Amino acid sequence: MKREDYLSWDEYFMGIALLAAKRSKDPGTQVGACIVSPDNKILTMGYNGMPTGCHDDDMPWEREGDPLETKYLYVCHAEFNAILNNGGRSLKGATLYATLFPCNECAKAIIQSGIQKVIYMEDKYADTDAVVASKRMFDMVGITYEAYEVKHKKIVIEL
Ligand SMILES: Nc1ccn([C@H]2C[C@H](O)[C@@H](COP(=O)(O)O)O2)c(=O)n1
Ligand SMILES: [Zn+2]
Repeated sequence: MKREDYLSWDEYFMGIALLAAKRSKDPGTQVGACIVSPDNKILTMGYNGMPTGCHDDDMPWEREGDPLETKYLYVCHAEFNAILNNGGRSLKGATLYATLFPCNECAKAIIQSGIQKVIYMEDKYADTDAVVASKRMFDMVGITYEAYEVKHKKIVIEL
C-alpha cells in the first residue's frame, strides 16, 4: 500500500522556496521563490541577495539611515533572481511559489516572463504601495494569486 503522508505538489514547491530562502544573508527578511512548469517540473529558483560580485560582507544590510547605506538600493529580490536564473527555459504559463508576496518591480518581471499564477506564503507588506500596485497589475493582466494553505506545519529534513 502506498504512503499517505507524502507531500502535495504545493507543499513540495513551497518547501523548496522555503529552503531557498535559507540561503539569504539578509538579517531582516529571507525570501525564497520556486518557479514551476504547468506539468510540475521545477524550472528555476531564487532567494534575495546581493548581485553577483557585490560581496555580502562589503554591502550594507541596514533597513534605515542614509539610503545609500541601506540594503534596498542593492539587493535583488528572490522572485527577480528566480526569473533571471531561468537558464533559457520559457516561463510561459508557469506558477511562482514565493514565501513573500511579490513587490511591484518583481510583478513587472513576472508579467513580462509569462508566469500565470502566484502562490505566496506571507503577505506582511500588503499595505505598502509596492504590493498594492503589484496586485493591481496582476488583476489587470489576469495573473491569479492565492495564499498557500498550510497543511503540514512541519517538514523535517535531517542531514
Ligand atoms: N517580495 C519580496 C519582498 C522583499 N524581498 C527582499 C528584499 C529585502 O532583501 C528583504 C526585505 O527586507 P525587510 O524590509 O523586510 O527588512 O526581502 C524579496 O526578495 N521579495
Ligand atoms: Zn520584488
